[in-house]
This record gives sequence, C-alpha cells and structure tokens, in this order.
Amino acid sequence: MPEAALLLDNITCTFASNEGAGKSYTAVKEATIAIAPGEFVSVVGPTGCGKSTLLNVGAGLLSPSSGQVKVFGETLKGVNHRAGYMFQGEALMPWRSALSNVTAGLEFAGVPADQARAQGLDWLKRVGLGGFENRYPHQMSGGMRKRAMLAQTLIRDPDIILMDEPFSALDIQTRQLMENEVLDLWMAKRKAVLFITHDLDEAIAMSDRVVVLSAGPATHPIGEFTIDIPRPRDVAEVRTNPRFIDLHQAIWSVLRDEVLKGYAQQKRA
Ligand SMILES: Nc1ncnc2c1ncn2[C@@H]1O[C@H](COP(=O)(O)OP(=O)(O)OP(=O)(O)O)[C@@H](O)[C@H]1O
Repeated sequence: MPEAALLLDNITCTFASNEGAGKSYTAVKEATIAIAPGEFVSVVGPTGCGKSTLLNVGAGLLSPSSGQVKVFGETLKGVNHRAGYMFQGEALMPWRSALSNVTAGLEFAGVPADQARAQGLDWLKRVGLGGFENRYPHQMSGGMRKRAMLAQTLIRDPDIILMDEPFSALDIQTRQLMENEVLDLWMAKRKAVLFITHDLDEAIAMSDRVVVLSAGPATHPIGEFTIDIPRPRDVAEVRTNPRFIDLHQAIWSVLRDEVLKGYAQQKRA
C-alpha cells in the first residue's frame, strides 16, 4: 500500500464537558482513517458524532488528546499546510470582492499581485464565475458563494482537500451541479480528498471509498466500503446504477442503527 497522503492514526479527542467542572466528553476514540494519494474518501455518520472533529484534526486546527496525524509520512505539527479546507458555512470575507476572496490565500503566501490576479481570474472561470470577479459576497447567490469558496480552496493547489459538508445548504439542483464540478476538477488533478457528509447518496456518488462512523460518544469507524462504480460519474445518473443501489443498501444497513442512536441522543440532550 502506498504511503497515505493523510493518516489519522488512532485518534482520540476528549473535550471538557459543559455538564460540570471536571467532567469530560470523549467525542472520538481510537479512530484510524487513511487516505491514499489521489483517493476520494467520504466519511458518513450520524449528526454530532465527531465528523468535523476528525476533519479539524486532519487540518491541524485541533490537536488530538492522543494519536497522531501523518501527512505523506511526516508527523503533523501545527496547521496542515498541504491541505486546503472548505467549511460547512460561509467562509468568504464580506468586505472583499469574489476575486479578492479567491486570491486571499495567494496574497498571504506572498505571491505577487499581478500573478495572483491572473490565477484568481482563471479559477473564477473554472468554477463558472467568469465575469463576476467584482461582485461582493452579498451580491452573489448561495451557489455562487460556494463556487467562490471552492476556487478559494483549490487555487493554492493543495495535495489534500478537506471538505466539511460543503454543499449542505444548497438546493438539490445546485448541489448536484456543484458535486459534478468538484468531480470534474478532482478527476483532472486527482488529489487526496476527505469529504464529510450526512448524505449517503452524495458519499457513494462521489467517492472511491466510504467510511461509516459510529454514533458518539467514542466515535470510531465501524465500516468501510469500496465504491467500485466506474468513473466518470454523473452524481444524478449514478443513483440508478444497480451497483449504487446494492452499495446503498449495504452501507445503510450499518449506518441505520447509528443514525437512530445519534437521533435518540440529540432528543435527550
Ligand atoms: N470544542 C469542543 N468542546 C466541547 N465539545 C465539543 C467541541 N467540539 C466538538 N464537541 C462535541 O463533540 C461531538 C462531535 O462534534 P462534531 O462537530 O465533530 O460532530 P459532527 O459529526 O461534525 O456533527 P454534525 O453532523 O452535526 O455536523 C459533539 O457532541 C460536540 O458537541
């Protein structure tokens, strides 16, 4: 097996609990997930189980209580500079235009302004925002803002792409368009992707492999499925593929009980 682009190795994350002084909550326990270079891996699990926590650990934004992260074989210390991160919510800076948002990372990295501008305009075109470079976030639709965020994430050409439910706020048509665009961009460059989602259909349609997490506390992987459906895929059309239906059934049989447990816990909370 080639060296993993990203290895979350035996990760445990314990937080101080808000149930009282001295109490703690172990959200993730002894979780190991490896993503090979060029592999697209989705992680699904019930709400609140620890998906974002694991992604934050992979991004180097959160230090695990125990375990380690390896990036192309090297132990991660601090922020993961080989990763680009696309968040769940809105991450555009409202005071910057689309172009200036997209080029922000290059600017911070000291790339000369004219070079950054040329790359930014190119990326805006690639994500379907050609001609919208002067729009501010409040002048863009939710889908356009997501496109700008995608360009913002990819412009630095990261070797690892971390995505935390990036399209959950979009209507289904826009979402499917964006999913197909992400797949096209990914097929062209084949970077390692860790994609977090609630949505099993989305996970199967996009991925090479789907990892199922248990309900919390002490979340850890409880199933792993290779998605052996040929590419290129269209995320809407692939849902009628008989293999998709088989995989959906197999994964759902593992995920269903965890979703019910997660839901019961949220009702109690
Ligand atoms: N900094 C923190 N302090 C205390 N508890 C935390 C912290 N971060 C996360 N948690 C808890 O850890 C658990 C996992 O949270 P996390 O956001 O990773 O779940 P998730 O699976 O991404 O949720 P969702 O599906 O709703 O986005 C939750 O119970 C959450 O309340």
